[in-house]
Amino acid sequence: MPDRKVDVAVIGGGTAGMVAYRQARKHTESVVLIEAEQFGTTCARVGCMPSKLLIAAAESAHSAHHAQRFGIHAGPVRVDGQAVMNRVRRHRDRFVGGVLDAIEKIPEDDRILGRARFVDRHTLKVGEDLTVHAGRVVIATGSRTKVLPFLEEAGSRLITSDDIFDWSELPESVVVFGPGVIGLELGQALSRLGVRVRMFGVGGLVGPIRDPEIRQIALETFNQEFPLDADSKVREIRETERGVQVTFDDSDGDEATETFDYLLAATGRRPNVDGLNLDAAELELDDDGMPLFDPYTTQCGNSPVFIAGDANNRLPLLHEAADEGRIAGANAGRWPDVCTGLRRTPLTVVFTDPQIAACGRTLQETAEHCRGCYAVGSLNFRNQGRSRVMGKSRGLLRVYGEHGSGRFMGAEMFGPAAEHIAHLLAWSAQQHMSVDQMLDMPYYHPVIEEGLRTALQDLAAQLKRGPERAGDCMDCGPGA
Ligand SMILES: Cc1cc2nc3c(=O)[nH]c(=O)nc-3n(C[C@H](O)[C@H](O)[C@H](O)COP(=O)(O)OP(=O)(O)OC[C@H]3O[C@@H](n4cnc5c(N)ncnc54)[C@H](O)[C@@H]3O)c2cc1C
Ligand SMILES: NC(=O)c1ccc[n+]([C@@H]2O[C@H](COP(=O)([O-])OP(=O)(O)OC[C@H]3O[C@@H](n4cnc5c(N)ncnc54)[C@H](O)[C@@H]3O)[C@@H](O)[C@H]2O)c1
Repeated sequence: MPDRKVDVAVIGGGTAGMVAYRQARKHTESVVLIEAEQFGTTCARVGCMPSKLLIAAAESAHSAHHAQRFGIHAGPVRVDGQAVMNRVRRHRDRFVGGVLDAIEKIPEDDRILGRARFVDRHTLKVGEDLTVHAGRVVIATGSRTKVLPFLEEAGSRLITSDDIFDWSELPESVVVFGPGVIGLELGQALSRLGVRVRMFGVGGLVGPIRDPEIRQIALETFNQEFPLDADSKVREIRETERGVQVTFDDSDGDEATETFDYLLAATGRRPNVDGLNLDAAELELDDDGMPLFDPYTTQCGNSPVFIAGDANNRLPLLHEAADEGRIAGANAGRWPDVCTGLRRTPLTVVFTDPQIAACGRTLQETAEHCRGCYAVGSLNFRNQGRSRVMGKSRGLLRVYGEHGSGRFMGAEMFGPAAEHIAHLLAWSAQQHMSVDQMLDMPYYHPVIEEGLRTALQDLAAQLKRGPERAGDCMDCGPGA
């Protein structure tokens, strides 16, 4: 196969890579997109979309089970596992099909299938035969599940989130290691679909929650549905003929043993940079072997190499992957003119029920940024009108503001409609709004946003805004 010489090579045909390719093409026609396995993106194949399809089924089952409290009797609820998984796969395939249509629109000559690795900063080996010489390189290789060695004891019963969406039937039981975003979303969904679920974590962590009060209420709430030990002591994992046997300390501190069909490893993801032979690219690496890069330009040092999406391990979320792909592709395309791109207010949503959301600064970041001069407003959804109406009055919202400036800093929430409330809050944070300005906005009745208003009112009442400013300008002196 002859060598290829291009202006820009993008490694990884996922979300960040596709966006980077398109952006680079605005500046030069000489761009290739290299994909190791299959196009279609993690998001559509095994990520955001199939997980939300499974969750949608679980929500239906949960609503049916709990319809009685509204006086609705739908008869015995039966979950047809095959039908559930058929629907997940059918719609997943549609989403993947949509991505593949977009890939088909990329000229065939610009698409390369094969695993890339650096030979030097400007040279890539793709598979065994092809060499690509590139003026600039965008690394957009995504991430994969990090399977901790002790979980390997589960043998053939060990699964990752990648495996679940190809199931044709639901299992009887799953033990989940890692109550992070993936563990909580998939674990709760499986539990609501009738699968016996037990979840183990470490260090008391629950999802991305950093606010201890919210973490506590989330932990209590999840434990009403399935056992979740966020600070677990697991003594042994063993594959047996019947499944995977786990020995652990139960809530009373007694040793207990339970057997499950599968062990879901959800203990985090690792960026796919280990197989890239980064040393050859002469990039400056941190202690974990990750390239140092500027998040505003995605450039690695002063090199012609850019890194975007999960591969850089900074904010492994879909919208961040797209933003970083946009910045990386544009910079690689118009090299050497490297520009900073738009970075948005941090926003995270976990699609559990109640949902978890966070935006802006965390409690700890607020305390640090404001040097302790901050206040916290809160709202417990227990008595929130619309939430009660809908039978969803569980959870807590905590909003953070800065004394003096009165500025809104950030928020965390575990509660109803968190995906929507978090957007309002993130938009306010990005606009640098004060808590008073946020309270000047309209609030309809009866809506869950009224709960947000109550939390903001609570915050406003506590914020010390400093001495009142003079109403006129006499203190400026005449003629100023
Ligand atoms: C179960 C699950 C649920 C999720 N849900 C959400 C959600 O609800 N919301 C959200 O915002 N995010 C969610 N995410 C995260 C989101 O999916 C990722 O942040 C996003 O897909 C990352 O995109 P990417 O382009 O960086 O990587 P990918 O889409 O993974 O693309 C990377 C590509 O690079 C290829 N590649 C790797 N190495 C090489 C190589 N050496 N040479 C060539 N190609 C290579 C891979 O094969 C892959 O196709 C979820 C993730 C998972 C796993
Ligand atoms: N809704 C969403 O936006 C969404 C959904 C899924 C995934 N994602 C993205 O994917 C990323 C990866 O998700 P994830 O859930 O794999 O990682 P994570 O970092 O969110 O969670 C990993 C969890 O495993 C726990 N853990 C670590 N070691 C453990 C051990 N020995 N035993 C038990 N638990 C252990 C951690 O304490 C943590 O709770 C997320 O950070 C997120 O960016 C986003």
